[in-house]
Amino acid sequence: MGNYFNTLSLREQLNQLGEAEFMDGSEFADGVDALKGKKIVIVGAGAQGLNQGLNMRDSGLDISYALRQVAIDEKRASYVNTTEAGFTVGTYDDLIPSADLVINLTPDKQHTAVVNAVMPLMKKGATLSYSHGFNIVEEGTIVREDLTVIMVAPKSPGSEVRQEYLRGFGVPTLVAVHPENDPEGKGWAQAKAYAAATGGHRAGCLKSSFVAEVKSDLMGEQTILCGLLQTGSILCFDKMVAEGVDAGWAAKFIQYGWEVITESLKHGGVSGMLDRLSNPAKVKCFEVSEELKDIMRPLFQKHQDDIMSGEFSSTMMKDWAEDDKNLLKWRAATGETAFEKTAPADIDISEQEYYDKGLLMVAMVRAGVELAYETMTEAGIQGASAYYESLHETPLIANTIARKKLFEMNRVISDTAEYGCYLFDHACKPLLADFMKSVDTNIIGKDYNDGIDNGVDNVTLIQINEVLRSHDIEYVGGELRGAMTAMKQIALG
Ligand SMILES: NC(=O)C1=CN([C@@H]2O[C@H](COP(=O)(O)OP(=O)(O)OC[C@H]3O[C@@H](n4cnc5c(N)ncnc54)[C@H](OP(=O)(O)O)[C@@H]3O)[C@@H](O)[C@H]2O)C=CC1
Ligand SMILES: CC[C@](O)(C(C)=O)C(=O)O
Ligand SMILES: [Mg+2]
Ligand SMILES: [Mg+2]
Repeated sequence: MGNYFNTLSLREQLNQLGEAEFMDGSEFADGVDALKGKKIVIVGAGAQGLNQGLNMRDSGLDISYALRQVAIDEKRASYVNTTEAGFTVGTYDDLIPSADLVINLTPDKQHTAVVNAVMPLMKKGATLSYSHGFNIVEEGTIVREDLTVIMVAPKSPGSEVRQEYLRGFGVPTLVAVHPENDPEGKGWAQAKAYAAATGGHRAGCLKSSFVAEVKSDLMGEQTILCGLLQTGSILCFDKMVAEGVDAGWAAKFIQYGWEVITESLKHGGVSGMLDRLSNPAKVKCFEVSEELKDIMRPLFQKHQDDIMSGEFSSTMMKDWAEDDKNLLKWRAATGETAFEKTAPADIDISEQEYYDKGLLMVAMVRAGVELAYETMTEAGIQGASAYYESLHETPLIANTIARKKLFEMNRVISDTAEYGCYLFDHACKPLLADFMKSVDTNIIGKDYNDGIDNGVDNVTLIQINEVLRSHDIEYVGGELRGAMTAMKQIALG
């Protein structure tokens, strides 16, 4: 075993990185048929395991859960949640031998052990599935030749996989078949049926590869999706409090602010989000976000480079070998930040106030989304994939912060994402230190429009609108959102 990506020729690396073909709705005409009546066993009932299983059962599939004996004996959350939801639950020995499809939804760190335990029990010709390709791409696991290996990777936290399905929509999903493991040629049919069962086809699915999924997923989660939302939350909160804004008000503003401002991002792209600002505020936000992009670009590039080379995965795997020493230390430190420890005030903040008093947050979102998109596509990831992994998923992560701040985000995302989030945060906060010193509360905490003339220079505004609207992410996003006919507004606050 070794890094699979690094064993490929450059040509093959680029081929696999560039795989992301948008799947037309007609590709899902057969719905879940390819898996109807098949025995599907999910290993692990955490963020993805439980929520995917609930969707798939509601879509008419036969789902049961294989848990560790110890989880059953100790009646752990996985056992309680699955049995209370009425699923059949058993041990590997009880359930794996008769499974047609085994879905591995345990943490990435456990994949080698889980696959080694499950594989000998799987019947000839069965299928093994993942929702993230780390084990195959970064660890180079080789799966038994008779087994089909597929991936259905929701570009969303598990909690939102369920919430969006219940709203009649879904989350964008990358599907793939491992080229080394498709002995019967049934991989794509099964992967499509599985994606349809989770509701993913209603939001948009890409025919992709394990390699493209891993190299984009790691990048999105470390930078815009989790890393920058963590850094932004801490810095904006500390700034407001240092400048005399009430701490309870500031805690509420940050906790719910990301969710409110990114709802317009999800529906109307970066331009749609900035259109929610007054004209002078938009001009200011543009300038601030350009400055942020210049400061943070090298950090985004470093993360992508380390992901591509395998440096990131080997660093994280060293931490796995040391019982997650750093992950646990960094998780505890996050819990001690003033933002996490301050209770949100029981006051009303109107939807428009979040834009008018949160100009810096809007600027951070624009800078982070565009930088993540630019860095991914420069590295060979297709635009559609980069869009799902940055712009569309940011609001879904923001939903988790609105529930219970950074604690909830870091609880729901994978351990892999959490580790990368802290790495980015620790590098980004010092990088933004001087910038934050230059910031005034008129761009975070106070209404930017208070006491200013509402006039702007015509030419400047036209040029800014042109720059925003002509970014590649806006073209790609416009097309992808065109296919999201079932997308719903969420209830805010
Ligand atoms: N979190 C997310 O939203 C997303 C995750 N993914 C991917 O989905 C996969 C699952 O991640 P996630 O849902 O976060 O995982 P979780 O951490 O939520 O998974 C917890 C579950 O895994 C079980 N588990 C842990 N260790 C083992 C083990 N050694 N053997 C068997 N079962 C074990 C736990 O069992 P027990 O109850 O016994 O403790 C529990 O049921 C990962 O590949 C991840 O990258 C992809 C997209 C988003
Ligand atoms: C953003 C983090 C994620 O990749 C996800 C929810 O999509 C994860 O690994 O949890
Ligand atoms: Mg992801
Ligand atoms: Mg991930």
